[in-house]
Amino acid sequence: MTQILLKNGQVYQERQLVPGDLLIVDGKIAAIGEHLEQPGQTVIDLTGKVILPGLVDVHVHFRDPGQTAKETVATGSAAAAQGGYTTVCAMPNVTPVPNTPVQLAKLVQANQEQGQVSVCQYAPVTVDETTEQLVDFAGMQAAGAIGFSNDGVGIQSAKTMYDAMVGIAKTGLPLAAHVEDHALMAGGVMNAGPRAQALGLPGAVSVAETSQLARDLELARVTGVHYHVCHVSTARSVALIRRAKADGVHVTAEVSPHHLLLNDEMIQADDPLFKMNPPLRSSTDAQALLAGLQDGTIDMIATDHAPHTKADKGTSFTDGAFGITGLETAFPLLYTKLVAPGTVSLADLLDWMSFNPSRIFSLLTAPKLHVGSIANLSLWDLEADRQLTVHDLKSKGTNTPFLGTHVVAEHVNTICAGQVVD
Ligand SMILES: NC(=O)N[C@@H](CC(=O)O)C(=O)O
Ligand SMILES: [Zn+2]
Ligand SMILES: [Zn+2]
Repeated sequence: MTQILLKNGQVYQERQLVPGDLLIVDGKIAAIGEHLEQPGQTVIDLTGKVILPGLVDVHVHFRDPGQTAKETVATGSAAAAQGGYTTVCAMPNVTPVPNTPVQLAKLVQANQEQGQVSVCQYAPVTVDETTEQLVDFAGMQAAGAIGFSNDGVGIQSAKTMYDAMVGIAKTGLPLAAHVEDHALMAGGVMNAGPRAQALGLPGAVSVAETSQLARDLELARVTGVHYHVCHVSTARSVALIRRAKADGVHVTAEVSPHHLLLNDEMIQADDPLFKMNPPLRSSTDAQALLAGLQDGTIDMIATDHAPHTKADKGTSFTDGAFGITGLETAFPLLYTKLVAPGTVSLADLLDWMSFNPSRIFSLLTAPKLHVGSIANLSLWDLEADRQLTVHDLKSKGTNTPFLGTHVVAEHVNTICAGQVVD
């Protein structure tokens, strides 16, 4: 029997922090209360610290197999643990793409063996993500896929998307869509607008996202699939999703920390650390994304953790790869920028970063802190006064524009199924 007693913390209970102890026995929460004692246990003193549910991220890239110089399941899941995440969902844009149930089952097994936290796996929608040939949806589900996505590429043909939705609807799993019309993107590397013009960089128009989103929402309405929108970036996308939800479409959506906290006016120079898909939009867009979370149009926050080597990230917007990392920095940043100033409550942030993704993706992570549930916990100091540095990063990727940012949240430990994983 393994026992861990978390003493003198503040435990997240019924949307509040309540002073107390939490006892873990054999991977499960055995008791929550004041002055708990248990002979022979490991004690972690959490005076001045908080015990929160483990965070859940439905959108990460672990590059394993195929690009393990950027990340592996081991390093990516270590980054997740450092960020307080106990469950993450890995996108299938690895090399080779897991096109068959047999390949997917291997990935699922590797995730289980090498993951420090629970690493769930998406299957692709089409073979290699780039073709129009649908994968075996039922087979992928049986092999352990938690959803389907061609993230990184998107699905350009309406017919392919329609057929995919009809097939995926039968599984009940979500179809997570990277909505970007390639032709309308026209090689853009940052948001089209005054800032792109000032920097002399090719702009990517918002309508590349919204036109494909509008198409998909109508296809989702007709097919009844669970359609999940990845990394929503524009105010107009929020409006389209809001209307579709009111129409009864089974649509859910995520937003990334960077689209909430940054905007294109903050891009001071031709710096590829600000380069990602979709691009950082205007401050008006960022405000609409937060409003979308607050009124329930956007359901959750997902990092889109996208590690790259220094060589691949390049030195400019023109030669650098798209994507930034996010697992280690998401909670400290969002707590600092949104909760500490009183803009949103801790309870709302935890809904967006833990409870909603877990429930909506049926991840069975039981993140509610109840006696009898799996001990998936993140332990934090919420009164720190520090800057994010490279020492906070466990990922192989250091491609984040947030290093040097002041934060008040500092990671203490992450407990995954009752095990202290870092
Ligand atoms: N977000 C990115 O800019 N890049 C992602 C792909 C993706 O999320 O579309 C990647 O895999 O690097
Ligand atoms: Zn994407
Ligand atoms: Zn992605």
